[in-house]
Amino acid sequence: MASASPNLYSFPNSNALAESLRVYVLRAQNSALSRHESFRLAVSGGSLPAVLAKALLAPGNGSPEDTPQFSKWHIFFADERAVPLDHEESNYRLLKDELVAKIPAELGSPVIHPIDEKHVHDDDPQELADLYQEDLMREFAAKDSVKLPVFDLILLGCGPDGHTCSLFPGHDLLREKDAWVAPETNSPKPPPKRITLTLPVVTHAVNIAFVATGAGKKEILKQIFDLEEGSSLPSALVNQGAGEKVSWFTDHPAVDGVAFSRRGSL
Ligand SMILES: O=C(O)[C@H](O)[C@@H](O)[C@H](O)[C@H](O)COP(=O)(O)O
Repeated sequence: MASASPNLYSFPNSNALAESLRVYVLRAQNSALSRHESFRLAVSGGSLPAVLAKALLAPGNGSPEDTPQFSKWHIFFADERAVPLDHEESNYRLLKDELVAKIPAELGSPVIHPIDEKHVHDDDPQELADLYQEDLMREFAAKDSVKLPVFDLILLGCGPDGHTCSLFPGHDLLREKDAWVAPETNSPKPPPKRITLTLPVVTHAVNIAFVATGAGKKEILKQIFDLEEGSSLPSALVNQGAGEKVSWFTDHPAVDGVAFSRRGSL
């Protein structure tokens, strides 16, 4: 269990949130590129890709620190649905439509790591998960054998039941210790078959950020941040496992009634 608390930020509107998220992501990029040649991140589906696009496609101030170097980005999926890549429920398609297709040519193109489409119709998504894990191993463990990949940044959403990635409350998958990527066959959020990064991989990242906005999130955020009964929720387990490495980007309606101390700027 990590000792220090996560950072909870709350902003008055989506523009203010996107501005700070841009600063945060580009700090993570610049720090990663000072350590190695690429910026390796994982992103979720849901509302996140659109917020990320708003943050990253905004005109910056032109300085090197404020410029996304997309050609050095390797983008993985924190979770993905077992559907073809052009399916309307695909997180790959969502990210492509919301962000990747809109990146101006002069900023370069990221390397995207999709799931293996050949296995999306398998009855059991185990093979899909194993192949995705192999992709991660090629990227993170090519030279040395590493126990866990170290993403520079993982960007997550939080569902109204407290799920994150495709890690759902009460599912056995929350106890997974060895696999980097695991199958989920019974997701309460459709579609039921998915693959997901496991909790040890998420909490091992250098930085982890959640984006959660709107009044629909306030009950679950109260449970996650203030109440003992919320402590076993997947998003709360990320807070406990990664502590101060975790930053939450919320708007005021999402944290209305939440007692945990929050800040209005990075
Ligand atoms: O593919 C998925 O279903 C997502 O990765 C999922 O974990 C999402 O991030 C949350 O459900 C929050 O979604 P919203 O941001 O849309 O509330």
